[in-house]
Amino acid sequence: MDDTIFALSSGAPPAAIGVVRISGPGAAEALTQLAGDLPPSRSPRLRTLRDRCGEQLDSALVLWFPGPATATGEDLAELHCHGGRAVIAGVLAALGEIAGLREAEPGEFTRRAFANGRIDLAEAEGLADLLSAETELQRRGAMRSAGGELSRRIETWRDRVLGLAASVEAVIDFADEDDVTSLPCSFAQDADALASEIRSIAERPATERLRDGIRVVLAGPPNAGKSSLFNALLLDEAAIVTPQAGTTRDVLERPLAIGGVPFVLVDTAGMRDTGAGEIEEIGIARARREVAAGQIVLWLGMPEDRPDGAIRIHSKSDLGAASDDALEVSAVTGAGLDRLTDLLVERGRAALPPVDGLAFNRRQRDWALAAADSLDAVGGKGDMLVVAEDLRNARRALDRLVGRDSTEEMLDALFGRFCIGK
Ligand SMILES: Nc1nc2c(ncn2[C@@H]2O[C@H](COP(=O)(O)OP(=O)(O)OP(=O)(O)O)[C@@H](O)[C@H]2O)c(=O)[nH]1
Ligand SMILES: [K+]
Ligand SMILES: [Mg+2]
Repeated sequence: MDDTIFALSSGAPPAAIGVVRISGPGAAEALTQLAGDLPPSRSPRLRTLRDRCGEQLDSALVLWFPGPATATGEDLAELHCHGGRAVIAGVLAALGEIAGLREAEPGEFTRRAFANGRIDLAEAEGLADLLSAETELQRRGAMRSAGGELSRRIETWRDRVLGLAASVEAVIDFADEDDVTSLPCSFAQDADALASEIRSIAERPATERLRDGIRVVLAGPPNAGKSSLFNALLLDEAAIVTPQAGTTRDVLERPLAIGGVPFVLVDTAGMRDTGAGEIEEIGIARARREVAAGQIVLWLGMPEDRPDGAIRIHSKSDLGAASDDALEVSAVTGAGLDRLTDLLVERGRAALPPVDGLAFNRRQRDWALAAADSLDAVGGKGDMLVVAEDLRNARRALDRLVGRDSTEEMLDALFGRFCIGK
């Protein structure tokens, strides 16, 4: 990791300002070459940037942060340039000509921050979610991980495991002496309480649900008005609507945020048992898969055919009322759409991690449950060596949760989600 990396860290030009970051052992030298001198640390200075031939590139605000107390844990420089395409291209080209410097890969700044212990894995995962957050709830959820709240809680769990382990070690160490030391009375209770606390968070919906959105699948027989309702909810003519049964064949999906809740609306082929051609048959098979996978299913068909858990919608309510308690909706007049979206928000929130609490992603959840399982195993055991081993396993699982020993592939997958410059 000896090379020095650089990238445009702000959005694509043209923009008012373009922030170029340089991180690594060559950052000071690179900044000195471009700006003429090294400014005092952590203090912005206005400098003329020049390339190797003395050609003026830009007049920029430059910042110098000596490591290791920086965002990446390395020497770090920032150039706040004018955000024009040619300016940014010129500055990046000048940096590329300096020996030992190369363009950063996606997420490489953050990866270095992780490698240097500036952030842990849970924080890096939160940051990835934060950068892709499109709704208010996604932002708030990701902030909890990115801001270290989740990591701090895990650290307190780790401390509690170490406390339990210390009592066990004490019993083992003095086992040979007459003056027998025993476990504190509250030992089993403390281990149980910790296991339940970890489990209570692990049982919440995973953060991927928040990140990827709640799938709302529109299903029912041909011509029920699925595509019309899909379009009405999206306020967009995204799907083809015709009076012909079997118009929709492929699965069509669009993201939609309502009241800060991220949904993915899914339109499907109408289901029928007879009369469908080969293409439509394939579409129907796909529709069934979507119904099985969706978190919310809106069923625009007969009550007796309603899939388990689906919300029954009586569509085309402008043509006549339903005979049961189905939700009456008309894509043509817009009647009932407000009630439908209210219901979606209510169901959606219930399927998401709590707004004001911690939650795990699936990877974190697996390790949290492993830690809780090891803690459960502690109670009721007589052999202190076995108990000590259970506690070591619990501690290891918590360490994996925050990435204390994570694999290269896992890190590649995570940091590959970031953009270049982050
Ligand atoms: N009056 C009235 N007609 C509607 C309404 N919604 C849809 N329609 C009509 O019903 C017909 C079928 O609508 P679609 O939205 O294509 O129905 P679909 O369920 O997607 O049909 P397939 O994709 O073929 O399965 C079209 O002629 C629509 O104009 C409604 O709320 N009121
Ligand atoms: K149709
Ligand atoms: Mg359709």
